Amino acid sequence: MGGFQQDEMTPEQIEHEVGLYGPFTEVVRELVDATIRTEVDDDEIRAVQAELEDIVARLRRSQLDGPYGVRFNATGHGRPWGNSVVGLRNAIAPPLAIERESTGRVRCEFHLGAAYEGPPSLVHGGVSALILDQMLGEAAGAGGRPGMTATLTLHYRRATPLGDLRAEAWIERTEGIKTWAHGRIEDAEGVTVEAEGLFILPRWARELAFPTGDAAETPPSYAE
Ligand SMILES: CCCCCCCCCCCCCC(=O)SCCNC(=O)CCNC(=O)[C@H](O)C(C)(C)COP(=O)(O)OP(=O)(O)OC[C@H]1O[C@@H](n2cnc3c(N)ncnc32)[C@H](O)[C@@H]1OP(=O)(O)O
Repeated sequence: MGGFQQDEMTPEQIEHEVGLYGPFTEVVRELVDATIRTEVDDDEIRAVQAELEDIVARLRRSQLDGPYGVRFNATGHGRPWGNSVVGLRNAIAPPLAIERESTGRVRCEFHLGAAYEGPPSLVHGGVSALILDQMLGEAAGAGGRPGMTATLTLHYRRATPLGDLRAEAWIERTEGIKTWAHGRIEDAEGVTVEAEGLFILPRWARELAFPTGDAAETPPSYAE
């Protein structure tokens, strides 16, 4: 599978890019929110559109051939900067800044504004699924058992309001290449959505990581 790339970025270069692209992407997020909520007149919309078309043309002068992928430097520092949930360079990502523990427990606090609306003033159910898919996958990875989502089941307990939210996820159990993770989203009043998912290390990755097949024979045991 393509998309995982190693490069020679130094910590200083990474810090520079974080300082450059972080604020840049944040302005684009602001643009999305402002686009949804603006009430300026028709002429102003047309004028801003023309300026934005110029800006897009300037950025298109030099572009990657495809998506950003996930890049690693020599020390293993990963940069999933195009990721739709955590990507530093993805204005669609809220983004989530996830704290990870080696036990596989992960948590984050985040804010979802107008761009994530489904029912009026409420988070779109697909957005909750997007966030929990990432959180559960991050839990599996943080616990040393990364994998692709094989199944994801959501329980929408209560409507999730737009605004300040938190999420957490953890590894429930593992069996060789399979990791079951659970997680939830909460608002100030408590749980709104719960999720359980199965994450499987795909064949192409197992052949790279465990050429002798040890993953299936000696699973680690993480439990809540
Ligand atoms: C390194 C990986 C990426 C790291 C990402 C960083 C994390 C960041 C967070 C990202 C978070 C976002 C994450 C995303 O958004 S990931 C994007 C959404 N997910 C996908 O696109 C996954 C697409 N499917 C696949 O890649 C493969 O089919 C998977 C990986 C699922 C299986 O793989 P593979 O084809 O190689 O497996 P196998 O055929 O050798 O079977 C092996 C075993 O697995 C069992 N089985 C198979 N499929 C299923 C199923 N659907 N339900 C239940 N069980 C299933 C099968 O019965 C067998 O069991 P057993 O008979 O041995 O008992």
